[in-house]
Order: sequence, then C-alpha cells, then structure tokens
Amino acid sequence: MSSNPPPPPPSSSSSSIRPLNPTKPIPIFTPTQRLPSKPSFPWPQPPLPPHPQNFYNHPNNPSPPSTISKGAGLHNQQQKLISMQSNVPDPRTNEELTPLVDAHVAKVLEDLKAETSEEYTPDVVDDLTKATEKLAQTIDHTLLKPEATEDQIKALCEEAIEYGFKSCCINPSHARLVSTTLANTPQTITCSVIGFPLGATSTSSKCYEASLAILDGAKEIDMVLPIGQFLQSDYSYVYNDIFSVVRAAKGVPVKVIIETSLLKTQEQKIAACWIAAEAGAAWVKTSTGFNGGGATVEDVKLMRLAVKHNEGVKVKASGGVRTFEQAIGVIKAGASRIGTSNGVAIMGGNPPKKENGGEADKEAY
Ligand SMILES: O=C[C@H](O)COP(=O)(O)O
Repeated sequence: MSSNPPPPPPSSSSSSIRPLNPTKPIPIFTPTQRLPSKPSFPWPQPPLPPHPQNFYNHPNNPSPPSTISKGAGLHNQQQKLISMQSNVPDPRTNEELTPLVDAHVAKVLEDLKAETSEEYTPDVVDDLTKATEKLAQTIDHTLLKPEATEDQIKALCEEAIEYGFKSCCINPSHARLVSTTLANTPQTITCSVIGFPLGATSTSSKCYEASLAILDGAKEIDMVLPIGQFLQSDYSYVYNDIFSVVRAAKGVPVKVIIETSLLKTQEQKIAACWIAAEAGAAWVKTSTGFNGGGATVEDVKLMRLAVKHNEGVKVKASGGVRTFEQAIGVIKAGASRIGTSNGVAIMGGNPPKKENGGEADKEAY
C-alpha cells in the first residue's frame, strides 16, 4: 500500500490558511455526547441564540454578550440542555394518557348524541344576519402561501386594518413585517403559524420557531399537531410536543391545528382536541388548508363538545371558509374564530377568491 506524501510546508503566500495540527485530535461527536435518541419530554428548550437580524435590537431582549465563547463545544451545550430537564415537570406517558383519552372520547360521543340543535347559541357575534365589526373580530386574515411576497403581506395588513380583523395570520418569516405594520392598530394582532403545514418538525424546532416568532411580535401561535405520532396513538409524544410549545410561548395563546382532513374518525378528532386542551392549548383549530380539506360544520360541533370540559378552550374553523354564509355556519356550530384567506369576501368587500392560500376542498361543504 503506498503511503501518502507528507503535506507541503505552509508557504508565506498561504499564511492565512491554518495547517492541520496532527497532534490535536479533531473532535468527533460520539453517541455519549449526543442527546439520547428518545429524550424524556418535555424536550429541553435550547437557549435562544442571537436572532440573525434583529435579536439584539429588540427592546425586550438582553444586550449582546461582551465576549462570545468560541471554545464551547457541543458536549457542554448538551450537558446544559440535559440539566435543564430537571427544572421541568415529569412527562406524561402513554400508559397514563391512553385511559384518560378513551374515557373522554366515550363521554364526548355521549354528549354528541344527547345534544339537541337548540342547545348551543354562539355569543361571539350578536347578529347572524350581517357582517358586523364583531364578525370581523372573529377573523384571522390569512396569507400562508409559500410564494407570498412582502407587498402581498403588506396588502394583507392594510385589508386587516381597514376591515378590523382580529389578526393577520402569516408564516413566521413575515412576523416582524406584520407586527411592525400593525404596531398602531391594537385591534389587529400578529398570528404566526408554527411547524406549518405538516406538523412534522421536531418539538425543539417548534419551540424555537415559536420563541422567535414571539420575539418578532407574534401575539398568537398556531401550531400543527404531530400527525403521524398521533395516528400511531403515541399520545405521550403529542401531549409533550404541544406542552413544550405552550411552555416556550410563555403565555402567548397557542392554537393547535388538529388537521381534521387527516383524522378519519370522530374518536380521533375528539382525542386530538382533548390532548391539545390538556397540554395547555388555548384553542383547537380544524385545518391548515394545505392537506386536502378544510373546516366542516360537523367537525366544528364535535370539536366544541370535545373541549367543553376544558374551561376557556375555544375552537377555530379554518380552511375553505370563503363566504359569509359559511362563516356564520361554522360560528353557529361552535367556532369563535375563523382562519380564512377570504376575509374581505366574507365581509362583503369582494367576491370569494377561487384560488386561495390553502388547498381546502370546496366540496367538503
Ligand atoms: O389557517 C388557515 C388556512 O390556511 C386558511 O385556509 P384558506 O386559504 O382555505 O382560507
């Protein structure tokens, strides 16, 4: 076997390139230095590093450190993260959650059978016959298309201000622009989606994304439930995913999108709502609008019943709500908030758009 020739000595012309030092081993991250593959929940939240653009300019944030430790390796950081786990409550396990979920599902199915059509009267609007200011305050004016430009986001904000919508619901990269644009209109706030539209990013990523969106001015967070883990009945994962984001949001209300189009049974929809509410969600929300379906009156009613026993938890209908009649329909079923890219049409400002932000199936109605 031929041996490699020795590397040439560094020349003065290449003095800026540091030669390899064979006496100093290159750090290799061994498994013992990494987080356990199944860390106990809630996953520790990583300390927030400087926001690339505006972290240190933000009035709520600390001043930059005077020195930055370049020597801190992954090992030390991991140790710090692991030690943070001792400060958080014990995770809830599948063994603990499954019987609770089953009992709740049975109870809500009974409630569903027993409820008559007169039993629920919505109180979010006082007039169900016309588009009022109160109706506008139920609307999250939404633009979540990946191709949304800055100008379109600004136009969304202008419409939200003009019609008095509750929020502008946008992707996190637009949170700063939206919160700045809405700075003088307190009736319209910034709502950022998280883990959108798949819900499949890691819990830590969702926590981090939520923290940054809040630093950028988000006053509400709409996160997507980890759908695959839910469908395989890993309720522990789902509970602790939501719990961790709620904890990271530090009091900013979190809505949990259960993505009804991908949940096939009433039992699944009830279970998803219950877990979200138990984990601290302020809202349960029907759909992203991007996964082949949207809000239906039946689902909204079921979700209202599913969170009835969790005081204060509300229902948001989203995906495919395009007309005033549809908006009133979901409000009568139990929605206190509507996420829609057709807010202006609902208020009578223009005809509903055929193409919208999501892909909700119009036939779902
Ligand atoms: O979360 C909100 C939805 O993406 C809005 O869906 P939409 O564009 O069908 O109104």
